[in-house]
Amino acid sequence: MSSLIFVTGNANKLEEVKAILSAGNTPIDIDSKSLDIDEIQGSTQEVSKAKCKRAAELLNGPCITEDTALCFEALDGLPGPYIKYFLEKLGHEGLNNMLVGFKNKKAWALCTFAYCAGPGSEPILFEGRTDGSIVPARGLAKFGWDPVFEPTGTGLTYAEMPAEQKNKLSHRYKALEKLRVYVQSL
Ligand SMILES: O=c1nc[nH]c2c1ncn2[C@H]1C[C@H](O)[C@@H](COP(=O)(O)OP(=O)(O)OP(=O)(O)O)O1
Ligand SMILES: [Mg+2]
Repeated sequence: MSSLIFVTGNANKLEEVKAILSAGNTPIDIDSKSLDIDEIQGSTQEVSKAKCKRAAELLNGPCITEDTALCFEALDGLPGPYIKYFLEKLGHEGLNNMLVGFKNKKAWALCTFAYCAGPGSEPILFEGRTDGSIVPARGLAKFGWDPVFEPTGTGLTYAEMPAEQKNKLSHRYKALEKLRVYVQSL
């Protein structure tokens, strides 16, 4: 199989996924479908599986979905899969303010791709994690929380990096590498 339908409502995700996959030596073709699927509460794995199952039902065929969590160490991994709502309500400054009472600003970005073979099939998950810390916003505010996440050892926020740099060390890149291996074996 060389072509996959990626169900997402997020154009920035889609752009990165296409860039990462086309930079690899075994390109995988991505068709996209913009559907906004309800997301349940639960662990990142539960949220991902439920979303991909639903997407495969709606498409009546195989598909992939992706969920991104941003986990604060001081908060035992929260906001995690709920980062979208925290970002919408609090903004970059509010995310920093959540950690005002803590010395520990460490965080990790977690990407979970899910592949579902079709309605009724159990989705398979592929996770990628990048460690870093939460910092006051720096760089272009183009994509989500990119300006407040600084991957360890880079001195730059995701938002300050050229796309090629982010796409070589990101949570999304690491998860896609695993998905790529799996898809090639199909
Ligand atoms: O690399 C990233 N750099 C910065 N921000 C990011 C990144 N990746 C996701 N994000 C944001 C988008 C959303 O505010 C939340 C994840 O929520 P999440 O449900 O996975 O994404 P979404 O609802 O926008 O798209 P989808 O239709 O694929 O579920 O973190
Ligand atoms: Mg979503």
